This record gives sequence, structure tokens and C-alpha cells, in this order.
Amino acid sequence: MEIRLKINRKNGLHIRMGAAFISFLQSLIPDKEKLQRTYVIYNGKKVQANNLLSLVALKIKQGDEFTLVLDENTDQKTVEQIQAFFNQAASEDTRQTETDRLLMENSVTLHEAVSSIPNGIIVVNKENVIIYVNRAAAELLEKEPQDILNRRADEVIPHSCLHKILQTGKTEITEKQQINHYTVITTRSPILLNDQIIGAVAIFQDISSIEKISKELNEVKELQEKLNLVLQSVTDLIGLTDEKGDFIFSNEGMDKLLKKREGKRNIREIIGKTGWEDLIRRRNPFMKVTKHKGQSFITKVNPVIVEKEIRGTVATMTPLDDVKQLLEKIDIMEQRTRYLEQELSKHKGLSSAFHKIIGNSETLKDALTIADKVAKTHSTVLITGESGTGKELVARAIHEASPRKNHPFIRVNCAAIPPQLMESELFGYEKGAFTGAYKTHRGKFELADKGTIFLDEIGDLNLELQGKLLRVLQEKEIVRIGGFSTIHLDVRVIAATNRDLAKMVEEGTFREDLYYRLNVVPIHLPPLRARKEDIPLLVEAFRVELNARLGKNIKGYEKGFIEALCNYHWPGNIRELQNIMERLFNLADGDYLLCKDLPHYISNPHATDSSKGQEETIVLSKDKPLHEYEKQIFAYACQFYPSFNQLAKSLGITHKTAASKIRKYKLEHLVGKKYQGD
Ligand SMILES: Nc1ncnc2c1ncn2[C@@H]1O[C@H](COP(=O)(O)OP(=O)(O)OP(=O)(O)O)[C@@H](O)[C@H]1O
Repeated sequence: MEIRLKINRKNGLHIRMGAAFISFLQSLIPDKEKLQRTYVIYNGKKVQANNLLSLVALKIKQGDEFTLVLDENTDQKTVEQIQAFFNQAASEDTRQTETDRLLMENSVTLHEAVSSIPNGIIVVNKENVIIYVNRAAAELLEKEPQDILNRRADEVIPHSCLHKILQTGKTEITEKQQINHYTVITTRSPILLNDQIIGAVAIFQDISSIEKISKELNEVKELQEKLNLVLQSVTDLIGLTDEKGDFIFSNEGMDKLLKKREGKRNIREIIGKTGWEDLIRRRNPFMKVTKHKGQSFITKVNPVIVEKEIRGTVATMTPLDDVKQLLEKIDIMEQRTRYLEQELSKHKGLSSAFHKIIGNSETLKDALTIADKVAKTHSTVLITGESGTGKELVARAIHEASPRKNHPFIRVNCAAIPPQLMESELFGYEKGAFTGAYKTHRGKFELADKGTIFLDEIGDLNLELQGKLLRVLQEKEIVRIGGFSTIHLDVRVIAATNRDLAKMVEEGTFREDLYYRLNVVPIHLPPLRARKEDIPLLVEAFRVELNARLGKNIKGYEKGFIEALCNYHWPGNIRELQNIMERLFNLADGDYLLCKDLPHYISNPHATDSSKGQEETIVLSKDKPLHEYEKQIFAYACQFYPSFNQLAKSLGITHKTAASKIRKYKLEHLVGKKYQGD
């Protein structure tokens, strides 16, 4: 129900009259619920009629009309009493009127001030009922003021503690607290009158925006820290300058390079006066290889241009050595990848027994393909090739890839066993066959039964033994020396030689029939100099193997190292390469094998070795045995020749003697060490 009322008092609806009106209303409408639903509407604003501050803040003037909204069931008598209250003639004296005006002015000003401050304010009376709420507090609580006013604080405000203040009478300042989307700090104070608590006030300070700024500030700080760390940990030298070229930032690397540690340091120190002038004039980045303190850098200086003005520069310097090292590493990685790819493709085709034979050259692959095929059969194989080309390795692989792999592989070095012992070595003897034959001795053929016998250096077998061997190969049986019974054997024969058997047949030093018996499946292993593409692969495989065997961690090779190895002619073939690698591993101090550690005749193949042809002094001593002199002579001479053959020729002895002496004195590792080609 709405009734229209008019203010007759001189100072309008002033504070004293407002208070009188509210007190009058409270006596007329004792039902609190109903009272709360009583509103005053004036100038488009609607406020609760029993809220003095809101009522006075409407500033209703003398003669103005306003609407009073009452409960629908309000009786006529109450309506009339209200109308009578406002129709009373104004009977104020001038002093009272002046007091009311001052009061009015004061309270309205106070109301305006309080409602417009950004902090939220809520006031409760001593019953903890909210009697005032400003705009900011209503916004914080995300409610309309009329939904807050006249309600208990603990119903409206989450975690309200105003009731405690009413009890204790003590001011409290809370820590940060969350009200809806806002972060606030709340101050709660009691309102005292004559030492009595008549209410309490809560002031909410919204610190959400400060929180946000501080979070952003922290993020910026963190980012700055991270950036700083990145700039400090890169190997490049980095600096920022202002528009005059003076450094405003430099990382540790750049700091070290700049002459002055403190004070003004200028980019001209790095790119020179002309470099700087050029950059300013053309506004193009400076990019050159510059040298400082004996070190070369790829130096880049980019101008920072903002609105067509140079505001500064960014300088980066990359040490050239780092780039070089990187390129070398890439080179090594490429080589390694190629090696692995090749190994993989090679291994796809061959049995696993051949996997440890390194090399991807066509000639080697052809030989290995034959070896792999023949491995599955029982045929006799003749492997030819220079010393150190891998004949024994291939023979073992054939055995491993054959159905005989679970039976013995017996190697006989025909050059190392004296001819008079060879027969008993090969075929064995019976007890008492000759003086000293105290018990029956099984020969190598017998030991190799069901397996493989590898007759190395077959070219060194004398003609008599060649005949005996031929018989065994034909009959597939042996008779031990001094024995009568034949022993049937199942032995696969693989023979090898570095000599030209066909030529020996022509010369009459090797039996033709035996030659054809052995040469059923010929396999020729090419010398290393004829398959240089295998050198990088072999070197890499030896690096891996030696690292594991010697407990080292050699990572690669200096630039030019592999080239030097490829340029050498390897008279001792793979064995020689293997030995040199092992020697270099023992010499290496760092992570890489260096060219300077290579033997002189490899790193510098065209230089003449002054030692060659020089006479070595042999010091005679009255009690030195002859064999010591012999050893010294062989140790010296064998270094200059790539093979036993050439060594033998130069010393005027037979190939066999040369070979047996070298083996006797264990000088194999010296053969060809100082050989420089013919
Ligand atoms: N292709 C290869 N891959 C890896 N290692 C190899 C290869 N060829 C040879 N070798 C190694 O080189 C060394 C010499 O090889 P091997 O003894 O098989 O040669 P050989 O031709 O039988 O020599 P000789 O005629 O002097 O007896 C061995 O240590 C062997 O493992």
C-alpha cells in the first residue's frame, strides 16, 4: 500500500525529525518483518523507512512530497496516524531550526563521504543487526544495500566476526581474507558511547588489485631472473647497449672480454669506431669475424630501432673455436652414422658370425658373400691375401657360420712349426713311435674331428708334407706315426696363404694336385690400400673396441686425422692399423686422437725419413750371446719392410727363415713401422 505524504517542516526531513519518524513507526508497527518492508520513495530512490542515515540522505525539502510504502494489510488507523504525524504544524523555534539544519548538513556530508570511499563499511548495532552499509561494501558482498540492511551480520557476511567485537570491545585487524572474488583486509572496531558498546563497524580494504600487481611483479622478477640465468649460461658473449653504444647489460663472457670491468664500456671496443659509425649511418646489422685477445669470434651487432630511432643495440659474439668444434663433432657424428648404416645394411645380408668383420667396400663384401655361402657347405676353402688382411678372421667366421660351429676350430701355423715336427703335429704319433714318444699323441687333424682345421701359411709347407696332406684330404683318414690302423675323420679344411700359390706351382715349389684340392672355393681378401673406404669404418670400430678394452673414453679424432690414415698405403694392412690405433690410445691425453701423435711416416708421408738407410750401431760385447745380436738386427731391419718376403730378400734369407725369426723374437709389431713405400 502506498500513501503520499508532504513535509511541512522548515528544514525538510531533517535528522531529528527522521529519528522521531522512525521511533513513531516502530511504535506503530511492532512487527519487525513488516517494518523492514516499509519504504520511502523519493526522487526515484527507494530506501528503508527505518534506516535513519538513508532516510536523511534523501534530503527531502520543506513542501516536497514523498511516497511511503506500507504492508498491504496496514489498517486505516495506522495510515491516518502517520498522515497526522506529518500534518502537524511546524512549531519549531528559530534556534531549534538552526540546530536541525546544522545536524542535517553534518550527517548528509558524513553520509556522502562515507558512501563514496572505496573501502567497504558495514555498521551493526548492539544486536549485531546491520544498520549501515556503503556502496563499496554492498559491491564486495555482491548484494543490493536493502538486502543487507537490518539483517544480522553473521547471516550476510561470510565469516563475520562482528559479534565478537560487540562482546570484547576490542579492535581487530584480520589477515588477508577472501570475500567472493575480492581479497580484503578487514578492520573491525567497537562503537562506544559513554563507555558502553552500542555497535561495531567493519571496514573492508579491497587489496585484490594490489595482489594482482604484486603477483605480476613477482612474475616479472622471476622472468628476469630466468632470462639472466639463460644469458649467463650460454657460451655466446651477449650485451645490450644504449643508443650511444654504452653497455647497459653484459653477460659474464662479455664482461671478461671488455677491457674495463666497471664504469662506461662501449661497443666500439668490439666493433671499432668505423663499425659503429657504419651501423649508425646505414642501420644495418654489423656482422664480421673479429679478433680479441687472440681469439676469433663471429660478432653480430643488431640495432634496436623504435619509431625509426636507434634506441640501442644487441651484441652477440660466438667463439669461432666453438663453431669449429661443433662442425668437427657433426663431421664425426656423420661418419659414425654412415658407419652404423653401412654396418646395418651389411649385416642384413650376412650371417651373424661375419658381423665382426668390418668393412663395406665392394671387394670385401664380395669375398664375405662367398665365405657366407660356402660356410653352409663342407667344401675346402683357400683364403688368399696379404698378411694382416683378415684371413684368420674370415676362416673363423666361416667355421662359426657353419654346421660345425659347436665342434673345434684348430689353427695350425705351417710356417711356425719346424718341418721335422710338422707331420707329428698334424697327424699325431703312437706311443714308442720314436725316442721320446712316451705316450700316444693326437694330431691336429684328430683334434679337429667334426670341426674345422685352419692351415695358415700353407705355402710354407714342404713338398713331402704337401704329399701327406694331399692323401689325408683325399682319403679323409689318417694313420698316426708309428701306427697301423687308419682313423676316419670328418674335418673341414680351410687353408690360407699370403703367397702366390699358382706361381709356386709353376716354379715347382707347390704341388699342383694339392693346389687344386685346396682351391675348391678361393676367397681373396683385398689389401687395405685397395679398399680405403673401409678405413674410417675400421678406425671407428677400433675406437669403440679400444675404449671398452682399455677403459678409455676417446670421443673422436682431430680434423685431418682420418684423411692422414686414408692417405697411407698400409703395408701391414688391418693388423698394422689396429696396432697404430692401440698405440695412439695409449698416447692420447685428451678426448680426441690427434694428428701429431700419428707416426711421422703416416702424418707426413712425403717427407723422407732420415732414419731409413742409416746404419744402426751394434755394440759388441764379449759376453753377449749371438742370438741377442740377431734379434737386434731383425728388430732394426723389419721396420723398413712391409712383408716378410721383402725383408727376407733384403737380408738374403728365405721367407720362411725371416718369418720364423720375427716370430721367435716376437717382433711382429715392428714389421713395416718405418716403411715408406717403394
Ligand atoms: N675386416 C676386419 N675387421 C675387423 N678386424 C679385422 C678385419 N680384418 C682383420 N682384422 C683384424 O686384424 C688383425 C689381423 O687379422 P688376421 O690375423 O685375420 O689377418 P691374416 O690375414 O690372417 O694375417 P696373417 O697372414 O699375418 O696371419 C686381427 O686382429 C683381426 O681381428
